[in-house]
Amino acid sequence: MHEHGETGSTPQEAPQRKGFMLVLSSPSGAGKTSLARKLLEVESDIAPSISVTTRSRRPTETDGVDYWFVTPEQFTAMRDRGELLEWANVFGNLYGTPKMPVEQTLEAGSDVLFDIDWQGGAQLRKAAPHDVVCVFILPPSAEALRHRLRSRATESPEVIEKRLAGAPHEIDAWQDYQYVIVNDDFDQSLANLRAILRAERLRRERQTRLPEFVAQLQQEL
Ligand SMILES: Nc1nc2c(ncn2[C@@H]2O[C@H](COP(=O)(O)OP(=O)(O)O)[C@@H](O)[C@H]2O)c(=O)[nH]1
Ligand SMILES: Nc1ncnc2c1ncn2[C@@H]1O[C@H](COP(=O)(O)OP(=O)(O)O)[C@@H](O)[C@H]1O
Repeated sequence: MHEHGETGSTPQEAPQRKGFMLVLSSPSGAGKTSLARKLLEVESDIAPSISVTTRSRRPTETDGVDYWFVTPEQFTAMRDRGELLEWANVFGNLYGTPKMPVEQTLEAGSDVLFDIDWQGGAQLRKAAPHDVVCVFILPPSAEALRHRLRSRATESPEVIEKRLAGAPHEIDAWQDYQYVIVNDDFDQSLANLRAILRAERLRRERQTRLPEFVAQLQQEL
């Protein structure tokens, strides 16, 4: 028999949450985009941050869904108007996070998911140390990373090799991340990511109605 849901006194409103920023970073090809997409499919109350980028669109990508594809001039104008929460040059292209949608989602009590590089992760941690949860995704082996990046075949061989060459440097950031997932089995990695999300949502300081809930509970006892 379940013992919850007892209604001996006035039903109380469930404590509400404060949204946070969940950052996924990894060397290119480790699987963060696939994990991010799937997480958004299976979880609610979390929205993706859609970045602006000057990189060209892949055939598999949709403008306004995967990225906002912009010209370098549009990008610099946004940046100079202070509309970006963070930005970085990654492999010769500019990437940045539009500020307003993130602020609106957080204010509404939902979480925001970021697929950004270590430079972006560092900027967000600096701007809001208590509201950022960083997860670093590693490939299970060098061979797996090479295979994933090459078989995805969304870039030219030169670009793929450039990304592989940059991987050791990108991986250097791993120690600045609170969580690390070695993305070997995809379903296991997804389950781990969901566990992180769930635990972080339960953090005391994110449950904004707890103080009054506890006070009332104590008063009624
Ligand atoms: N700092 C920062 N990095 C970003 C942003 N958007 C994407 N990135 C990162 O830029 C890198 C290249 O992204 P992309 O060209 O989509 O390649 P992929 O992640 O390998 O599929 C990845 O590490 C992304 O996480 C952003 O808004 N800011
Ligand atoms: N756990 C996994 N096992 C095998 N292949 C994977 C796994 N995770 C992702 N992939 C594949 O590896 C390739 C790179 O993944 P992607 O999510 O695009 O990486 P990233 O966004 O980190 O560059 C994709 O083809 C994806 O389907």
